Amino acid sequence: MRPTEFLKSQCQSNWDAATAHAFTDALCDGTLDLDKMRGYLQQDYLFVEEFVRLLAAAISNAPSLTDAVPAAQFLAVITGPENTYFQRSLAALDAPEAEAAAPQTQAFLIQMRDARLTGKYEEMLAVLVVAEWTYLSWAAPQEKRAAGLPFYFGEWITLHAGPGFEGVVEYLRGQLDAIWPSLSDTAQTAATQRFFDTVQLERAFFDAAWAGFEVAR
Ligand SMILES: Cc1ncc(CO)c(N)n1
Repeated sequence: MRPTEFLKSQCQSNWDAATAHAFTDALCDGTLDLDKMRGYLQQDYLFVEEFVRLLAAAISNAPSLTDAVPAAQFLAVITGPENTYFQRSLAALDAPEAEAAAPQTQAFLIQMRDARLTGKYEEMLAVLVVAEWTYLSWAAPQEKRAAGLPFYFGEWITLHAGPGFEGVVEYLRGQLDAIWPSLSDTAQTAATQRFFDTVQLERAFFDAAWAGFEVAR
């Protein structure tokens, strides 16, 4: 079994909770309360800010140019179409950017910053794999519904589905799978903890979004 498949199987209940969530069900139905969407977008835009730093760190720690290029191309998607998605969606929903991170956002920001500051490629990858693979898992089965939804729902699905994004997840998993056998027990344990904690953080972020983040006005 691939190391990343094994890691997922060891935290299956949190994984399932994070990838079959009432929040994303409602988003894909088009029935999600718009204040819940405003709060989610405001908090997730703060997530993206730190995510960009983490992805940039992974690029700089990739073992070769070949290993770095897919991440660099993905960084261009995050800082291009995904960045404008947030700006256009917040404008359409008449919501400003948030200034303050909610506790669940803050916990995720700390996780990403800590993984980056370890300087360890495997710890960066563990966080990146979970962040992207969980999103592919909920969005891919819903891809066909996106076209019938307002863009602030539909584009959030299409940004996380389709061959391009599947390729991103396959690449990130492939990077972690490839280095896994060469890692010491200590390094594997640390990366495993990062993976499990990040799944927990994804679940908690959706739980908080579904309960409703406080909306900045
Ligand atoms: C909290 C969270 N996890 C993962 C993604 C996907 O990048 C996101 N946008 N937000």
